[in-house]
Amino acid sequence: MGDQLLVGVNGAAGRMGQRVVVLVCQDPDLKLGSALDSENSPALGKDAGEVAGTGSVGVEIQSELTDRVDVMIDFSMPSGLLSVAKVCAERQIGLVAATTGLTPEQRDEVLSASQTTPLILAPNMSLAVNLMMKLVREAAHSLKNSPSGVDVEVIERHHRFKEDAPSGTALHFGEIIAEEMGQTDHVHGRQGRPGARSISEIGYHALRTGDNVGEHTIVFGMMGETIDLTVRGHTRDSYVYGALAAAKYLAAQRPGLYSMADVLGLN
Ligand SMILES: NC(=O)c1ccc[n+]([C@@H]2O[C@H](COP(=O)([O-])OP(=O)(O)OC[C@H]3O[C@@H](n4cnc5c(N)ncnc54)[C@H](O)[C@@H]3O)[C@@H](O)[C@H]2O)c1
Ligand SMILES: O=C(O)C1=N[C@H](C(=O)O)CCC1
Repeated sequence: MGDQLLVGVNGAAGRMGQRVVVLVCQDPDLKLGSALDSENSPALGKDAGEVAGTGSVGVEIQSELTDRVDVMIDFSMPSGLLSVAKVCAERQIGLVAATTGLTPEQRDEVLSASQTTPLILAPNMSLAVNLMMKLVREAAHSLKNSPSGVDVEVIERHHRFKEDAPSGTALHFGEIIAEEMGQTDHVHGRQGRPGARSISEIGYHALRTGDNVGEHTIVFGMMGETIDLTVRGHTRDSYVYGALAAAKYLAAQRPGLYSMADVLGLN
């Protein structure tokens, strides 16, 4: 069908990339145009659908973008995102950038692509998580002047294979909370005798167990009562559906930086 959006996937052989391949091929508005992975990947030259367990889709996994695509979805590694962002910026291909664990310098480099192409760079593509970001902002705003003081901690759980910690999503929750409440100290775990907790801290705790696809709990602890706000993923497809919505959204945009709140209508 001529009016299908041609989607490229970077990190196509990975846990997320495989699900993107499968769900792109199931979406009548989308067509898989390219599947990319690292030049060292054992999946190079293999059919992306075969690698993803859905049967042949006629697109081989390659290390460089040679085919035409309208939008690129990236779930890879920081080095992979940097490379594909450069290509997308040069060729004005919309980019849905989902990779986490970027340094501030890497993040700035990816963001610079938005000067020439539509870009979303978001640590979490899920509808539930992005709605939770709104709820957490509201809770933080409402509690910031609480007379007893409020201790905020972020607990996240992910699978044993995850390489970055804390999750990009946990860090983003921390940014939202600090914007509203003004904490200045981001504390990653505690041990020994760190002393009494300061109200200026946000604590982060990263659990890595089994095949957990992602859970975040924000704890607002006060004197006499506690609020826990929790969001749990059941499958990786929750992230992929958001990424596909983002790809469709970007296809209709001018160059610039857009957010998942824009895509999901949460503004
Ligand atoms: N934003 C979100 O909603 C969201 C959701 C899930 C995961 N993630 C992030 O997506 C990333 C990937 O997660 P995963 O679980 O699929 O990891 P994974 O390790 O299973 O897959 C990563 C893939 O990227 C490939 N890769 C490595 N270097 C590359 C390069 N230079 N160019 C192209 N491909 C390269 C790897 O070979 C691998 O196939 C992580 O950063 C993770 O935190 C984001
Ligand atoms: O599985 C992962 O890795 C995930 N990473 C993202 C993060 O770091 O926030 C989002 C959830 C899944």
